[in-house]
Amino acid sequence: MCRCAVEDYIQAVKELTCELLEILALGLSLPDTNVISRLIQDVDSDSCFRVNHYPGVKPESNQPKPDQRIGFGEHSDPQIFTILRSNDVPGLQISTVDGLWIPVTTEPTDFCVFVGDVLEVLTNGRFKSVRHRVMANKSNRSRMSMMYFAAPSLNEWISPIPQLISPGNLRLYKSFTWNEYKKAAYSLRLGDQRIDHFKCQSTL
Ligand SMILES: O=C(O)CCC(=O)C(=O)O
Ligand SMILES: [Fe+2]
Repeated sequence: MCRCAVEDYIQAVKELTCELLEILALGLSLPDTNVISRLIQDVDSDSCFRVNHYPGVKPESNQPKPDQRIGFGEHSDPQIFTILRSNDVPGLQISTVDGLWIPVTTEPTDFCVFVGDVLEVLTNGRFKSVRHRVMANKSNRSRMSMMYFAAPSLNEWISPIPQLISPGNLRLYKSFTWNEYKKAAYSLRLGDQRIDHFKCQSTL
């Protein structure tokens, strides 16, 4: 992939993210539909792009059975939104609230969208960040995935959007900067419920 193609992809996926976030704000009846997308359009946005490679498993390999091998451990993405694309090699799974793992089958033309922890906080829990993991693939083909993680700027304050707080929907999360959340997230284990550390005392 040449640098230019990557830059074009990031720009296109950033625009897609902003459009989705504006539709989401509309769906929540927020008076300002750019209230979330603005965080990503910020010139200092901490959004990033990553490519993952999970090597195929050789049939004669004496490694644990692919079914039991974790390629990327269970976690939720700390950012606002993740836009993922991968080749057609399976492995990605998402967890239901009951802890059941559901395989996500992706085609190279599909976009998979994950709600991240910051979006859960901004929407005061109306949208839940999704726990996901990648199992080692069962074929001898490699899995390739690419993720765009949409994030605010490091010094942006994150707190539940006031219109989403009411006597019937009490405030669930404290205010923090994205930098504070990132530091906390990376000091905890990948699988920890990192968002729980930012819940208001009254909701614990
Ligand atoms: O590689 C994948 O399919 C998902 C990776 C992932 O969840 C992540 O990088 O946060
Ligand atoms: Fe992830």
